[in-house]
Amino acid sequence: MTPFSWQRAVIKIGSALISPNGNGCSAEYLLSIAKFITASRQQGKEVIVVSSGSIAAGRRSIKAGQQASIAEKQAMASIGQTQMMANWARFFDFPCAQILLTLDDLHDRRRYINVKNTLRELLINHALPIVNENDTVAVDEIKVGDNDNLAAHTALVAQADTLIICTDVDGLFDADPRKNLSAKLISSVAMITPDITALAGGAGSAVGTGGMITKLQAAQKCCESGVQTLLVNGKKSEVFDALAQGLCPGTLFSAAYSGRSARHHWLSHTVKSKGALTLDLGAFVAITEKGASLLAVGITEVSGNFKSNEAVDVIYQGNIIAKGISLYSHMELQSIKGLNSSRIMSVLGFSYGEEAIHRDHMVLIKTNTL
Ligand SMILES: Nc1ncnc2c1ncn2[C@@H]1O[C@H](COP(=O)(O)OP(=O)(O)O)[C@@H](O)[C@H]1O
Ligand SMILES: N[C@@H](CCC(=O)OP(=O)(O)O)C(=O)O
Repeated sequence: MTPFSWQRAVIKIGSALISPNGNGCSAEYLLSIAKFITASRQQGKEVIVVSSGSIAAGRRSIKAGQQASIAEKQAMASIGQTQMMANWARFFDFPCAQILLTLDDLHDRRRYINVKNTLRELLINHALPIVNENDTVAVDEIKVGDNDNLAAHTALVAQADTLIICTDVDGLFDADPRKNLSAKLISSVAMITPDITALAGGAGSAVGTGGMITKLQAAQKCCESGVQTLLVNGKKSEVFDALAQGLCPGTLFSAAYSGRSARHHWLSHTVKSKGALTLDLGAFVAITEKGASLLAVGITEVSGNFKSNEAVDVIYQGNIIAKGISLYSHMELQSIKGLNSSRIMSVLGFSYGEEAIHRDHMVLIKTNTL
């Protein structure tokens, strides 16, 4: 088993552990997880839970066929969420705090900061934050879609050092262990390469979402941002004994070194671009070699439909080289692209500032293909 250490962890628990029969809530697997959480907190460590299972928990309370409609699932989630929270709360003598998120909450910088502040306040006050997607209101466009990726976003916003994903298999295998009985466990992964991604199959149970693919996506998001990720079998109580001793009994994805800021994480991994700005050579050199802000004069093309303060891709010769928050809307940039900053005021009748994207609100993505 690979040793590891941690101070603040997000622990993600999949539906198969909350609702092993795919229906209602069960305490069967939660006791050992709850004991681990309590013991870790007693040692001064901090824990945030991301719990799936609201849809499965509420399934039997809503009449639906085998293929439930979206509205039926949302109704299940609405009933199941309170049951799932109550199921957790009975294990603890400290408060459990419900946090329901959608992708919109993470994309909007102000809401993102609010989530971050709330989590911090809850941890300071020794409450246990329990996060889930807000399934009742989330439609596809505003959904994270699976709780593995939601847990990765949560780990980044909470500035955790570790993500522990508890699922119903021992870790990442070299093939789906449900389909291939001779599949072998991979105990450590230094980097998630395309060869590793190729090993991942879909969900293993009727209640699971995403399977191994979304777990690898989550691990990649985290590791790239300096958050180590563990994938373990939450059905086995001995797994939590090992974790308590600082040993990973499943797969440990090591964190790459990251000196990046929280804003950098948010820009690179969370916020979605609403458009794109194409640069001329001068702007490309200024951004990639001189650490400059992007000025309107270096923009040759504006595409998409974005408002002021929304994220855009920055493109040079067909490659995305950076991502940033545009001070101006797409309409405004259409009018001022190619112009010297001193002309912004006369063309628009107002000015938000000299830069189209300020350097502090921009992350470089890749320049090595050019
Ligand atoms: N290479 C692999 N290694 C391990 N499990 C895999 C692999 N490929 C696919 N799986 C499947 O992923 C499932 C876990 O994902 P999922 O059903 O979504 O669980 P959860 O509800 O915990 O998110 C396992 O039960 C397993 O069948
Ligand atoms: N938000 C959904 C769970 C979505 C999900 O990703 O489930 P899982 O693959 O079991 O972690 C629910 O509470 O039912």
